[in-house]
Amino acid sequence: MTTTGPLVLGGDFVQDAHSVGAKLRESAPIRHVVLPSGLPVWLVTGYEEARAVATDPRFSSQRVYDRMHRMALGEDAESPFSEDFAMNLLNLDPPDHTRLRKLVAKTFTGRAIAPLRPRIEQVADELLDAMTGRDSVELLESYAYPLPIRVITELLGVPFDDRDQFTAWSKTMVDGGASEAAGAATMRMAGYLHGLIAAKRENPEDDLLSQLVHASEDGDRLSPSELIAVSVVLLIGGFETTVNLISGGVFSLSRDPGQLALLRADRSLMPNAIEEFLRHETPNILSSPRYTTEEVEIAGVVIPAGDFVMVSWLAANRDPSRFTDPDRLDITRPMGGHLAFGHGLHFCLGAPLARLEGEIAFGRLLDRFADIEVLSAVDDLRWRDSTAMHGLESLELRLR
Ligand code: HEM
Repeated sequence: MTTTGPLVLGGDFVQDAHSVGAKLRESAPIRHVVLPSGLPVWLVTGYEEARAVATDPRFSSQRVYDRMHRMALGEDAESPFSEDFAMNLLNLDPPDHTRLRKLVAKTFTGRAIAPLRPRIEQVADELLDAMTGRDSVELLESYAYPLPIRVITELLGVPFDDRDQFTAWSKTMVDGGASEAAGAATMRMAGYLHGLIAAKRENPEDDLLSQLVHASEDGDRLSPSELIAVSVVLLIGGFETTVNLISGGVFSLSRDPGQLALLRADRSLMPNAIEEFLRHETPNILSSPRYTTEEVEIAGVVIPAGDFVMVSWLAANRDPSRFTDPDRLDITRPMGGHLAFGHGLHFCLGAPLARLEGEIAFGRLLDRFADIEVLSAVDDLRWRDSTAMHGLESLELRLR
């Protein structure tokens, strides 16, 4: 691999993410690449460089998705994307970001999330009941998807019966980049949320969407478009990644029986184990995009003004300059410092909820089954065809 000229990345960036990430990092912790979608970006794979980019205001998120769409579709093309998503937290810098984030942040503190524990345990148990006594179980469809979907829909107050619709739109939006199909999915999702929010305005219920609608009316703080933008990040952020935490963690444990036995023997290791699963099979390959507001020199690389920059959380989390023997799963590793929830201003708002769901999902799974065996051949496993997400498409298990 040379360090001159943009490197065109292929499908192995997704299917063999760790090897490709390590090769890129070894060649240069920041380098110019063309993503499999065709988007040219400066890709950050080194740990220190990732933290530096995530905290430096010269790397901006302000309206970054509009820029990306314009680049993909042409300056004069009419955008197929919903304008309602513009005030999405990952598309904003301060002061817009500060204002919107403050408004939703109080709902997602550890203290606000803790009372959800019994309900999440109940949902996990119901799903595990349905998985018990079967010859084989596909983990994604039986457990890893339905658990976080049920939690986030109940929390927000989205009718559970609508889940197939919005999960399909969400998948197209997350995997589809700047495509027409992704644009059309944003339109449908926005239309759906407009209807739902209008219903909550009429008949407020005991859920987060009703609270957000209320907040906007009392203090005149959230516009209808802002409400849509906030709801959509919570809805999508709330399940797409947690699915990957559950499936990635089961996959990591199943390949390391010693670590699985250790966790069974000492459940006090669970919070640490969750952090290690997040580091080891990081649920997001790439950050949301940023662009340089001026020419920036970083790690000996000069990035021109206006170029796109993305961080590979996945590669940074296996940087040997930060983590000893980074490819090894070690649930006793001193924790802290992984970048699976991002870093800086955009640090994941849902981290306390994701951690709670993870602890319950793994705790209940181990309580229920003494033996977890992967039936899928490792060479046949497919990762979701997305540069945003690092998640298995399916994982066939025998549980006893
Ligand atoms: C294991 C599960 C999760 C992972 C790995 C994860 C990961 C991330 C990452 C890496 C970012 C930063 C993106 C960037 O800087 O470009 C982020 C932001 C965000 N996440 Fe999560 N997330 C998870 C679960 C959740 C949940 C459950 C929710 C909500 C219910 C959520 C809501 C958000 C929101 C709203 C942001 C945007 C914050 C901002 O821009 O200020 N996430 N997440």
